[in-house]
Amino acid sequence: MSKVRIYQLAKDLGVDNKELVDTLNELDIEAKNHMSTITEEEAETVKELFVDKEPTDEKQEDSEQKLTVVPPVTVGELAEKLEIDSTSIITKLISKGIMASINQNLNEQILSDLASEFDFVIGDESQEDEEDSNEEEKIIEEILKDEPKGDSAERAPIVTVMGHVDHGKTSILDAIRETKSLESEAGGITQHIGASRVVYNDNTIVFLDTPGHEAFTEMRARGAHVTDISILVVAADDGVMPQTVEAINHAKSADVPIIVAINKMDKPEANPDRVKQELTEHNLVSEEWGGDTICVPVSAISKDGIDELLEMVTLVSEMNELQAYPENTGKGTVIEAKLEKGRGPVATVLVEDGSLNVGDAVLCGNTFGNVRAMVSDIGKRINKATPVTPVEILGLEDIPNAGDTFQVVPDEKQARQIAEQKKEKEREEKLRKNQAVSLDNFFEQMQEGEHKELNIILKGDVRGSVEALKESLLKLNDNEYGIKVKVVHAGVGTISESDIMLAVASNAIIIGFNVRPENNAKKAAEQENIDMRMYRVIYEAIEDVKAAMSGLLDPEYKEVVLGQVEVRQLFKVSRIGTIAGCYVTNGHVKNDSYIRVIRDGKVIHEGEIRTLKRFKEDVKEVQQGYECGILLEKFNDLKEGDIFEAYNYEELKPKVVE
Ligand SMILES: Nc1nc2c(ncn2[C@@H]2O[C@H](COP(=O)(O)OP(=O)(O)OP(=O)(O)O)[C@@H](O)[C@H]2O)c(=O)[nH]1
Repeated sequence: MSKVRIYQLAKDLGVDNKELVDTLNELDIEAKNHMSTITEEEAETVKELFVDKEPTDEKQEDSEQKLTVVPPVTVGELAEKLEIDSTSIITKLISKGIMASINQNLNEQILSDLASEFDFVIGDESQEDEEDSNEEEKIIEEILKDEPKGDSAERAPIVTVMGHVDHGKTSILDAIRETKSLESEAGGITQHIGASRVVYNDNTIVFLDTPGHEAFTEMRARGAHVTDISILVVAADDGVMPQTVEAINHAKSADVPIIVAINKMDKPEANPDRVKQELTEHNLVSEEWGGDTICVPVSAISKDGIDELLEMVTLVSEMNELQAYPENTGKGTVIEAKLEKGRGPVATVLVEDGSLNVGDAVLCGNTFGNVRAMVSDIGKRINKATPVTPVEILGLEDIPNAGDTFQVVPDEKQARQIAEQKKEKEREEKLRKNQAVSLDNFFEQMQEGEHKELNIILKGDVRGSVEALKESLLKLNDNEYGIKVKVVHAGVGTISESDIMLAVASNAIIIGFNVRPENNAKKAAEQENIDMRMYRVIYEAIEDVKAAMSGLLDPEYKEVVLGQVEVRQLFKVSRIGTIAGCYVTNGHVKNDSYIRVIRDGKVIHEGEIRTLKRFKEDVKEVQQGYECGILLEKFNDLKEGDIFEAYNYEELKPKVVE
């Protein structure tokens, strides 16, 4: 006889999982939790019981006198509006089975549930407001209109150095700066302001000072396309390593040309041919081997090859015909920003087009100001910065973010107005539109014409499985929906923050196979709304992606991690098994949680808890900071230091039973 999952039945009946499990237990039908199954016959019995219990909900709302809340709104904003503490909203939501943070956007269904609890009505923006804001938008558009003025001129390329740790990124940057920096010519001393200029054969090249694809992608994630060329450093004695591959994929996903610097050529064990061979596996075929990837052997120590490297940078830059309009009003990107004692907010910006002058009013990300002073990368006070000049600017009201754009506007008053409106608009847009793609919303967004391509970042425990999964995913390209599946990056190892940034920058989802995200990656994914899915079976991952493409993915349930538990001691008890003496390091664990056993970042088992004890007592739940004993269902192969990740399934759009 076929079986029925309890959560499915609960959904069909419109009751919550716990209520159904309790009822089943009252009826003596064994049901451990909502993931358990029962027979169809048992399901029928329960159905009959619930048919008469349907809640009738006919509340008449008196909308007069009540506070009106206009969506989109977050938990925090709602609390502020209602003048109550946000924890009371969060607690209410938890009681309804919704885990929400203070920054969580409340969808209309949840909002309408809360409306009856907290006595407010949901309003609509009035027509009038809309017309007003349309008018304002037109004015902003007019001000920000980007019409080139005067003649165009060639501009310097902006270069980022990337590569695996210790392959010599910083050494190469230093070698370049030492020999070619502007300071000798201009009599200044190089300041580390985030970017620096060097001159090679009368050509200026701008280098971003922070090497690495992480910084590059973080800026991209904020919408900045601030790199024209990337130098990929690969140590000749070490070859292509995991972060080399990451860097390649980060650069490719941004469409930035790559020049390979094969470094440490002075070392006796240097083997440039091996490097070239390994690069071919990532579709970078060197020119000598018939491809179009420029590879330059260099040594940051002896400085051999540095000139050739710069020569190649200027060649690639010429080929790309980088242009700017010096007579335009200035615009560009913020490279870094900080608050300095006595100087106020200081931002290093890269003037990419037009000119920036002392006294200009600027709009900079969500802040604004009047440029009070400018200092160049060689520590000189300057009054005018043309493309492409890195300058520190003083005079902003607040600290912008790296990756924000800046733009000169007619006056400070307008700058303030626009900054405020931009802030509001961005906030609304972020809330209104779930910007990040997810398997749940992919089909919907695709139908709205937003996506024809599903970008995926793939991380796995071993190379073999990553390759297998990648291949299977790419096979989905022959589908009847006309959707392209693109694996933006595939790599071995845990999911890191830089994977999340790449997902933001390339609008990708992340699939983890037998790996878990690092803690900071988990936080970043939550903040950025990135869909991360973990699998232990390739087939399931493929099925989910397929289902998402056809719009058949069941979006009703999602996994919710409850907490982490560290195994500190093991007690082998004959005929029972291995009891793990544990400590809850984070969150909490419940006796009906599912447990994922993680060892060295890899998932080695997934299953249920048989017993959860505090001292000798069976308990339902143990909170962070407490010890407990856990016996897993049918799994005893534990080691001290293993991490248990406790999780459950939660309804995404839970039905609220009053
Ligand atoms: N022999 C030799 N050693 C080099 C060369 N370039 C760098 N190194 C050495 O390699 C080590 C790492 O160099 P870094 O420049 O710090 O490497 P990196 O890629 O910037 O490293 P992270 O910033 O940690 O990612 C240092 O000990 C350098 O002295 C080179 O051309 N030849």
